[in-house]
Amino acid sequence: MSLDGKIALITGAIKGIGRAFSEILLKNGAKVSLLDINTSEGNELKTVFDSAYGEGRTCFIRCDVSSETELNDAFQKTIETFGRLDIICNNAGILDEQDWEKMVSVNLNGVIRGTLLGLKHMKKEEGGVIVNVSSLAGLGPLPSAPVYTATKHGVVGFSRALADGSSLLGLGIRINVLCPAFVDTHFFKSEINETLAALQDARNKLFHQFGVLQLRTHCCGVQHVYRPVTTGPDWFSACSNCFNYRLS
Ligand SMILES: NC(=O)c1ccc[n+]([C@@H]2O[C@H](COP(=O)([O-])OP(=O)(O)OC[C@H]3O[C@@H](n4cnc5c(N)ncnc54)[C@H](O)[C@@H]3O)[C@@H](O)[C@H]2O)c1
Ligand SMILES: CCCCC[C@H](O)/C=C/C=C\C/C=C\C/C=C\CCCC(=O)O
Repeated sequence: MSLDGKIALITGAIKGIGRAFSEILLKNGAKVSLLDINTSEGNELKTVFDSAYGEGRTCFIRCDVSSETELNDAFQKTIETFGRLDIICNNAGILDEQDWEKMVSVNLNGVIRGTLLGLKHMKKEEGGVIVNVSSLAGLGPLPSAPVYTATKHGVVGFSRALADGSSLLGLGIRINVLCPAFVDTHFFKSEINETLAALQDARNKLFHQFGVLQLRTHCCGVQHVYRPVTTGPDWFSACSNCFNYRLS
């Protein structure tokens, strides 16, 4: 798959799944705007990518997706730097049942904002792809994390409705939603909070049921989602077995 000349914007790009997305896109020829809240690690990662893929292939922009102003500015800056936008991955997410309003802001509002900005900046004639990162918890319950589950169900519902809308209106923008099972990242190591500690067993049962993906395996699924960049249907991906469902 050649993505030469394509410009991607990825939120939460410095670690875990977002970093893996970024590397896959870079390996396939795209230029990538890396958005994250972590400035020092963001600058470090840009230096690593400069040596691996060449200078000018990435830019790092400090951006908290829960801030409308910061996300707006980051989209603007990406277009000023690279001239266009073809692929957006709304990936940034947290697991914090204690500060649940912040989690809703990041996991759901951030994805909605990033998608709407994508629709605003992508051009119908040139097409575009948006990948929203939900979770298997967007399809079923993660009892130890009810608000997290709600945000991820929200991402699935929003993406499916918009994917249908985009097809019906002929917007030329494909909306995808990715629903990974457990993936071995920093996120996966999040402590279960005290109130829900008794649900540790329930969570362990799910680990056992779905297994824990390593990033490299997970990336195979991501590549599959990106494959139809210029043609094909909207995809809904449940990545535990790297399979995709066609939307609607
Ligand atoms: N790891 C899993 O088991 C798993 C499974 C299913 C879905 N997911 C989803 O995948 C996405 C990425 O998770 P991960 O496992 O790679 O996590 P991670 O913690 O390894 O990486 C998340 C990245 O997002 C950044 N980030 C956090 N808050 C941000 C904000 N407000 N604005 C911008 N960037 C922010 C962090 O700095 C970090 O670089 C999340 O949406 C998560 O819900 C993860
Ligand atoms: C401590 C790590 C937390 C990781 C959260 C992450 O997003 C992963 C969740 C993965 C799976 C568990 C969530 C729900 C699964 C329950 C049912 C799925 C049923 C799907 C279906 O309808 O067939």
